[in-house]
Amino acid sequence: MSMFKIRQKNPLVHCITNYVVANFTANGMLAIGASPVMADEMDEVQEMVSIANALLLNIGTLNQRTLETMKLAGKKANELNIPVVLDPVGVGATKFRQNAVNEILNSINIQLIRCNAGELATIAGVNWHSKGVDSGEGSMDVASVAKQVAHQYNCLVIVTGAADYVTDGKNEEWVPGGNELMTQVTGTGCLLSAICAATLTLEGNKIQNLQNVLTDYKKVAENASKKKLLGSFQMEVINGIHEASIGGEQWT
Ligand SMILES: Nc1ncnc2c1ncn2[C@@H]1O[C@H](COP(=O)(O)OP(=O)(O)OP(=O)(O)O)[C@@H](O)[C@H]1O
Ligand SMILES: Cc1ncsc1CCO
Repeated sequence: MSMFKIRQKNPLVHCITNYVVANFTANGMLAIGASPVMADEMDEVQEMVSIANALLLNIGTLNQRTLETMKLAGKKANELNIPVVLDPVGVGATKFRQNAVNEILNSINIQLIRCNAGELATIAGVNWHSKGVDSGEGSMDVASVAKQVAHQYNCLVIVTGAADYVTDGKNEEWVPGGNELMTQVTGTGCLLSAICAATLTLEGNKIQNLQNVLTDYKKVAENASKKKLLGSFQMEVINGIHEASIGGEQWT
C-alpha cells in the first residue's frame, strides 16, 4: 500500500550510493513512481539535496571523497529537515567503513538505519563474523539490539533477513515471508533502502508506512521467485514493485 502512496507523491530522492547498484536503484525507484537522482560531487551535493525530499547515504563503495560529500549532503539535509537514510553496507568488513559509519552517525541526524543483521551487530558492537557485504554469521537478539541502536542514535532501525524487523526503539513490527533468492542477486537491500527513503516522505505513522513497504517487498519477492530463474529475478522484482505501486490501496 505504501508503494502506491509513493507513486501518488512522486518524491525526489537524492541517492549517494554505490556503483554496483546505482542503475538498479534508479530503475527500481522509477518503477514505483519516485524520482531518483544520483549525485556525489562535492560542489553540488548541497544544492542537490536542497531540492530533494529525502537523502540516501549508502556506503557500499565508499571512499574518502564520497565520505566527505555524504557529510556535506547530510548536514544540509538536517538543516532543511529532509529525512536521511543510512545503509551501512558491509560496515563490519573494514576499519575504514566502521570509522566512516561512526563519523556519519555522530555528525548527522539519521532518521533511519536500514541494514542486515551483520551490519547491525557491528554498529552495536556485538561480536559477529562479517563476510564482505553479506550478512555473515553470529547470534544476537535482533530486536533488543536494534532497539538499543534506535535509542542510541534516536532513529528508526530496519533489520532485513528471513523476517524483517522495524523499530523506533519502543514500537516494533516483524514482517516475515519473502524468498531467499533476494540474497542471490545484488542490490535488493540497497534498493529497499532507497524505497524506505521515499517512504519517509509520506504522511502518517512512519513505522506503519515502513511496515507496509516491507510487506509489499516480501510479497514482490514471493511472486518474483515463482519462475525460479535467477537471471531474470532482478527484472521480476522491478516488475513486481511497479505492479504494487499501481495496484491501489488494496494491493497485497
Ligand atoms: N533468508 C531470507 N529469506 C527471505 N528473504 C530474505 C532473506 N534474507 C534477506 N531477505 C530479503 O532480501 C531483501 C534484502 O535484504 P538483505 O538482508 O539481503 O539486504 P542486504 O544484505 O543489505 O542486501 P544488498 O547488500 O544485496 O543490497 C529484503 O527484502 C529481505 O527481506
Ligand atoms: C557487491 C557489492 N560490493 C560493494 S557494494 C555491493 C553491492 C551490494 O551491497
